[in-house]
Amino acid sequence: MDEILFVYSQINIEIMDKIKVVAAVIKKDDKILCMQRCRSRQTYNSERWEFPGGKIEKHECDHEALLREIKEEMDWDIYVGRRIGTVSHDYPDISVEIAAYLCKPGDGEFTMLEHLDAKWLTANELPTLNWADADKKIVELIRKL
Ligand SMILES: Nc1nc2c([nH]c(=O)n2[C@H]2C[C@H](O)[C@@H](COP(=O)(O)OP(=O)(O)OP(=O)(O)O)O2)c(=O)[nH]1
Repeated sequence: MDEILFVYSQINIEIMDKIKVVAAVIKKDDKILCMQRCRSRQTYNSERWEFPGGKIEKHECDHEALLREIKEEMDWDIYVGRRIGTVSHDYPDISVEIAAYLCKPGDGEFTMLEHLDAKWLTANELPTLNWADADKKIVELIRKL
């Protein structure tokens, strides 16, 4: 029975649509902006740390999606630079593919409209936070830059 359930869960993961997400690694001097997600029903990501961003909408390119998400979540304008890399992760109910971009802050300050907390940390300090599982892979990419 356990074997049948295991095979079924593997098939389930393979047929799950990959949700395409963009994330902004916003760097000011040597510090990177880290944001804490709110408490949520997705317990595995509840109050975990992430890079701001979100799902890419139909007919949007990564760049447009990033600018829109940061405006919506933080009422902030950023400059989007080069892509650091793309990571994939299978959560229990969804599968995500996250493209992470190196970004610079625009003028002014951000407002925390959808997050619990924010911290500016150096690349070496990043592993001290409780990151969303997918983001642990992004943190590794950043530490290799
Ligand atoms: N924005 C963002 N989402 C992430 C990261 N890491 C990670 O696993 N995710 C997951 C959480 C969500 O299941 C999914 C999409 O993120 P989201 O909930 O921020 O996207 P969104 O603002 O478009 O979502 P919605 O609430 O409008 O539906 O990606 C990350 O670093 N940034």
